[in-house]
Amino acid sequence: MSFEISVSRRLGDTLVQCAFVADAGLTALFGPSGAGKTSVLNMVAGLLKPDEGRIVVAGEVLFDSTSGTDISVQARRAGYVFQDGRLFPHMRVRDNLLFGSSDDGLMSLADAAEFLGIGHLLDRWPRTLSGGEAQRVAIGRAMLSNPRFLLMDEPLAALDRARREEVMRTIERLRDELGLPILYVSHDRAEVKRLAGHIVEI
Ligand SMILES: Nc1ncnc2c1ncn2[C@@H]1O[C@H](COP(=O)(O)OP(=O)(O)OP(=O)(O)O)[C@@H](O)[C@H]1O
Repeated sequence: MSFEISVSRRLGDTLVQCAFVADAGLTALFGPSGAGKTSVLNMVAGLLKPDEGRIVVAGEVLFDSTSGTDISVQARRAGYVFQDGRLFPHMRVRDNLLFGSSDDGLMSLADAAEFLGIGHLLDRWPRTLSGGEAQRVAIGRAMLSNPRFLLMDEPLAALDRARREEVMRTIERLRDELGLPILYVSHDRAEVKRLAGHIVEI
């Protein structure tokens, strides 16, 4: 099982609640704006503490309010890809990719650059990249951090149609070739139908 999640957390007037079990592959959290999708990703990443619940990823208990388990953000080893890329503007692409990378990782910088088709961009500054290029670099940075699983928060939302297609193909390859569990947030039904093996409505 990739994800076994059952969490609740009150945020102001909103009660975010979510429970599901998902097999390997890409699992989509699908729902309207404000439903709590990003909050669930943040709970899995360890950035937001559930009031109650249990989070198990690839068989490892990351959080359990009953037993008091709460693994640190670093030890959870999530690769997180945000909607807006969030590259460090003062670092070239190469240094963005190497930020948080480890030698015993999933792949080398050269392998990741090849996989993502960004080898020609390594010396560029983030501000000179197209949206699709920047998002592929952000995915590369997450992959190089030696993650045990990936969290992706609407990684296509800021892109135009052509760039969406480009990044969507990259995500399909990640899903099919790396075998990492992926939890993917979107409110686009067509995107979710194409990418996800399992859809969780929230
Ligand atoms: N710190 C906070 N204090 C009060 N309310 C909050 C806080 N953080 C989030 N919320 C509320 O919790 C709800 C869930 O937010 P969240 O960002 O998880 O939703 P979402 O489904 O990811 O939305 P979107 O698709 O618009 O990104 C929203 O109604 C939001 O306003």
